[in-house]
Amino acid sequence: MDTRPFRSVLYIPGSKTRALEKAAGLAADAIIFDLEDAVAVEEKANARALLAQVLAETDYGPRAKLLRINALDSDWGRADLEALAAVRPEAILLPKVNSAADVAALADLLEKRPETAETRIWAMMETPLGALNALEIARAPRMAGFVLGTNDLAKDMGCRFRADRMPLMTALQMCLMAARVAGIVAVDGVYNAFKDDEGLRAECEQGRDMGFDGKSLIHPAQLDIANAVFAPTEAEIDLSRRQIAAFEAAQARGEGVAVVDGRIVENLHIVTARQVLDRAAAITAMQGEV
Ligand SMILES: CC(C)(COP(=O)(O)OP(=O)(O)OC[C@H]1O[C@@H](n2cnc3c(N)ncnc32)[C@H](O)[C@@H]1OP(=O)(O)O)[C@@H](O)C(=O)NCCC(=O)NCCSC(=O)C[C@H](O)C(=O)O
Ligand SMILES: [Mg+2]
Repeated sequence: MDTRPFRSVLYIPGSKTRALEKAAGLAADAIIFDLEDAVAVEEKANARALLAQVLAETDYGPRAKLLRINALDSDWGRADLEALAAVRPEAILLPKVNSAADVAALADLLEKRPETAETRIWAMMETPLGALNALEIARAPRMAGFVLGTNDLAKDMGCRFRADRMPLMTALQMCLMAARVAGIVAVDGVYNAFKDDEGLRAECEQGRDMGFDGKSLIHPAQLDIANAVFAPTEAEIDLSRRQIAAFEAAQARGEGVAVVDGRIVENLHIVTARQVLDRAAAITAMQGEV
């Protein structure tokens, strides 16, 4: 699994020059350069050309860079790939993935060009069929991550938006479990009301508690909240260190269980504690580079 942080994954419409420029200085862990739903049909060709130029010329630092193309069976998907292969994209984000065959079709196209030999695939998980096929998709060739598309998912399911996201919960959890089985990144869907900080924080906390690595975002004003919520807190880091120290001391005494703050600590808790410290270190490393 990618060890970089994915707390904040910001969509930028490929047609917006100012937003593309601005993103190089924003505190996003990852950027989605979008040619799909954020770009109007009449702007598709211009956005493709603009993005090819911007990606060739701009240094986005250590941020992960995901390029969301249009679906391969749309009027634009293949041309997107054709025009952007030259920038050697680190990852293509494929929308509306329904099955492993969709991923395999893209992998075959990437295979054919030396420029995309290293390009990984991320899948938008945003259809009911995609959610039902989440495991085969997660295990498909070149797969590196899922981004949940909760707007499309709600549309296709005919469900309502609710603050607790109960109607989407089964699909979210199926995708998350598949990502964990396959060892790939899982990023939660967007929060549309980009001026509602309280609602965003609540949804980030829900996604974090469920196990998502981060949140996809639509506006720079959402970055700080996602970065804060998906980072381990000082208290979690301190507890992880104390758990590891106490467990090592217990092992040195020939015991397999330690007690910290009145709770047992076993081998499995140490796995989690090390993950917390690794995540904190990855965030610090990222912050040092931007
Ligand atoms: C939502 C917006 C349309 C708001 O745009 P605007 O009114 O221009 O915002 P501001 O005036 O507040 O912008 C302030 C400055 O920030 C820059 N900006 C705005 N958005 C971004 C961005 N996403 N990335 C980088 N920079 C951004 C502006 O240029 C201003 O800069 P400055 O001039 O220096 O002040 C707009 O935010 C927007 O278009 N957001 C993205 C929408 C989008 O990507 N939608 C598609 C993805 S959601 C989706 O499809 C998920 C999934 O598929 C699903 O199904 O759920
Ligand atoms: Mg969508």
